Amino acid sequence: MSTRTGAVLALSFNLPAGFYPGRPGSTRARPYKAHHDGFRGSQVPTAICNDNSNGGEQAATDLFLPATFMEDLKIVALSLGGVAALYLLVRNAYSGPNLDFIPTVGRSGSISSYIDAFRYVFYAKEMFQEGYQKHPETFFRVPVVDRWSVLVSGKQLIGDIANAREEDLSFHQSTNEFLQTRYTLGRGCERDPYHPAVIRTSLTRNVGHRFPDVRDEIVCSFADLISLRGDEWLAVPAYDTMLQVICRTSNRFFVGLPLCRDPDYLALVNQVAMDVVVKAQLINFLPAFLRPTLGPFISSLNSNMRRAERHLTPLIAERLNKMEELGKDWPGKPNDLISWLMDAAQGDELTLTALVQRVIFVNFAAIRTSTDTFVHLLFDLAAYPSYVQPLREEVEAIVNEEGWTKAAVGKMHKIDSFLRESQRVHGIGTQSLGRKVVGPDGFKFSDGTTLPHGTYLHATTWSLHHDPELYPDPHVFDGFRFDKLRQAEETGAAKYQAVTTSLDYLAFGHGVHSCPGRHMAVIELKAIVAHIVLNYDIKLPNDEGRPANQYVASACLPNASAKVLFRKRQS
Ligand code: HEM
Repeated sequence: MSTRTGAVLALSFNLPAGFYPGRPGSTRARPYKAHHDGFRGSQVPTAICNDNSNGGEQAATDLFLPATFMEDLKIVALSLGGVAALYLLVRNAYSGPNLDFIPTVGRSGSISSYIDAFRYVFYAKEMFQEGYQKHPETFFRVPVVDRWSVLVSGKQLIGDIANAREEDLSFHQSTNEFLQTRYTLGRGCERDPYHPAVIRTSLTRNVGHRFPDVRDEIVCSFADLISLRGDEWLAVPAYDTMLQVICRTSNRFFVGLPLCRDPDYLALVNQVAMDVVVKAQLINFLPAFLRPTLGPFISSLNSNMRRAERHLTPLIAERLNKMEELGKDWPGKPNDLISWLMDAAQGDELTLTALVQRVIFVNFAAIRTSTDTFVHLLFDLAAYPSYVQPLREEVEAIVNEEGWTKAAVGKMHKIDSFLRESQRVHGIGTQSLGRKVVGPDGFKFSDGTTLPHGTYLHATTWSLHHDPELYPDPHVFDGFRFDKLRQAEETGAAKYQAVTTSLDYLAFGHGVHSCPGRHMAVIELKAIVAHIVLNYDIKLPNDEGRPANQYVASACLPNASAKVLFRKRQS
């Protein structure tokens, strides 16, 4: 499935772009290999190309999906698309809160607005920017296919969203509706969102303790996936390769060895990401009363979970038994996501099936977001080579002094700045802080505006990140922008760190629901950058410019077919 097909299905996009399925040129468009041998080092292709050539390609190892499945899905999607457009036209003429008092970008008629709903699929960023400029520090609305979406700008109003209580502005309801969580990821994940707290506490606390594993997996996955000879350059498919590195590394932290290298498990984790978003959109097209009957048939929950159970049952069952025999803190208990989830799970959530679903759910939240972010960064690194040497010097100085630890990576301020700047300029979502008004009387903002019950809203992230009042020369990529600000600041320099969210910087959201996984993500991604600059020279094929982003609905996707040339570091 192409990005665009995925996006057309995901018109009501409400999540970070990493949740989007499918990218042109990604391995998922290729035929499935029955043996799922995706991550084997022996499969790393040997084609090497010379300087300035992109003739040699590293065939990406597999996270394949069946080609027939993809074809079937396209036909189903197109047929359903026609029927759905008609159905939605009728349905929406009669439903939804009255938002006529909010200025519109594009046409506001109940039928003519559909023209802009389709414009939104490919030009959402431009529509947001038009709204941001015409209606600064206030509200505007844009039509998406099945509803109006209200965009909010200005620090004061974004602050209102960030601090709102879940019972007034719900993150979970809007996410659960978008993902149709009950059918695609499981009822427990919908009913009891206890995992963000686990990520925020136990997982984050253990980023340092488990850093040696993360570092080891980075080293091993690069050695397996990018095999270089002499001083020759190798063209590496950036997206597919980094997806595998991040999937392995994150799962080394989540579930450990050997599962984090199991090709079928890794392929499954990635398949779930696609299945959930695509199937959720199909279910979203159905009238509510048909969802309980047809939802389970459309979703791949059962087959995906059966496959996940094959991998995770031995690990989880043993721990459930030990817990029953020896109590919660039995000696030798592994320090990983499964244990942290088991410590927090209550009642029905402390069962085999529920824990399997939760491990997959956390993977769903973690992998695509981190991969998309990292591939954007890799393109920046290859496109602006003058940054490589200072980054190298920083890594060498710190690692020579302290070795490879989380604290050492924490001190890599230049890499941190580079990551934050990459997320500012090429953040994976052009909007964030997706919420639904759930308070019965609507939600009253601090400027006195009340958005009615049932309204869907977001903050205008791309426009905020490119506002010259906040970021001088906002369209210039200045990799050390935040490091310079940090150095100029006598106190409070932490506000420029990649993990720090603020009303000016929404790449990880802000406030009550700001991304709980960002501490893990930032350390992991910085450690990967440090590994690359220390060990490789990189550049773009034929010195082409940075591969263009693909803006689809509110997602900013890195080009998934682009390659980056790697060779062993020469100097
Ligand atoms: C660079 C990588 C990542 C990016 C850009 C990212 C971005 C985001 C954003 C924008 C939100 C919504 C925040 C809001 O609406 O206020 C979010 C929420 C979330 N993220 Fe991340 N994320 C990343 C990595 C991760 C990782 C590694 C994990 C898990 C270990 C994770 C788990 C979650 C969860 C569970 C939520 C929902 C929070 C809640 O329910 O309160 N994310 N993320």
